[in-house]
Amino acid sequence: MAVFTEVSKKDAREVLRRLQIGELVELRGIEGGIENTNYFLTSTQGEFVLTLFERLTAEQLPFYLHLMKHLAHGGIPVPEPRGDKYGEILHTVAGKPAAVVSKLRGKSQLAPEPVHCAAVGAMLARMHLVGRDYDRHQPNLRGLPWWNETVPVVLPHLDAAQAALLQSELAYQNHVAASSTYAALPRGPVHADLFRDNVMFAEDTLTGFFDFYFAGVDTWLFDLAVCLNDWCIDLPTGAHHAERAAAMLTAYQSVRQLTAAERELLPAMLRAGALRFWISRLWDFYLPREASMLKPHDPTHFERVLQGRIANPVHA
Ligand SMILES: Nc1ncnc2c1ncn2[C@@H]1O[C@H](COP(=O)(O)OP(=O)(O)OP(=O)(O)O)[C@@H](O)[C@H]1O
Ligand SMILES: N[C@@H](CCO)C(=O)O
Repeated sequence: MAVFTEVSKKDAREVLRRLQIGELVELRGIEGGIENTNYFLTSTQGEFVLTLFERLTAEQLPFYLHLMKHLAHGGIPVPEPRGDKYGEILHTVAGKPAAVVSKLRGKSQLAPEPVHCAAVGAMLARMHLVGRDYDRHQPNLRGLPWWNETVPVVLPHLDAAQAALLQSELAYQNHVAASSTYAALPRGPVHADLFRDNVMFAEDTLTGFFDFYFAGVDTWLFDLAVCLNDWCIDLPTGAHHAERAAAMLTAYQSVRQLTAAERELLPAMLRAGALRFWISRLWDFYLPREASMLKPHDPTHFERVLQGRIANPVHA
């Protein structure tokens, strides 16, 4: 389970006291998740999620936490970080940087239908628009520079065909990123990891986006591509699901029309989205952190998605 750092009841009581959000009722480690330590923290005043950040630093975290606050205030359903009496939303628990956020109701929809894809598409577009006047800046830390750094690290673990695909796709993405069409893409704060397990639904109503800790300033199209690559893909085969994708794209565009540059680069960004998660999954798989990560995600899934995106480009 994703408890890399143990939090004691004493630690929990202390953080509740600092935030003045009631007395401890229950502290329960959350299974699932591979990045951070997460606990459900129930107090006499409500239910919260306590996250201890295992890789992100205290310098990087304000961008994510203030973004969540900004989006929540703009009407996007996201967990809202709780502040202490000085308004500070980044805390220290068990020696790690930590945050306490509101718990979203609902559960993940792991077998999405077009109706769920449409809800995600529309909310994603609303989130992009609300993010326009967010005034902090941090790049997507899992963007092109990280791909260029990480590919040489994972290459020795791959067979010749995989290595050739990875290198040629990386070269293609460097080429795309240098183009004037790419420079014309609208950008702003994006979630960048909005998979099925990072959205809550109650019945068929979307109740929240969460896990913003891969967010950063990047193209809106990349964010949409990451969503299409998870919500609108058949997981066993990695094949594109046209009906779900049409629902997501139509709903996104009912809030914000794609520009000409975005329509042109959608096939390239679908490839970029697949490449990004193929690389991170290879990295997690072959270079795991000590003993902690019990269940790395399958890298070959995104190798298949990438092959599909190259062989069968999808247009908006
Ligand atoms: N604000 C929240 N409200 C309700 N449940 C939450 C919230 N934050 C996290 N969870 C629960 O905790 C689980 C793990 O959280 P999360 O996905 O953020 O972990 P992670 O290790 O940071 O992520 P990942 O492996 O997806 O990068 C989620 O699947 C969800 O069930
Ligand atoms: N969504 C990522 C995990 C990191 O959040 C993946 O499926 O590889």
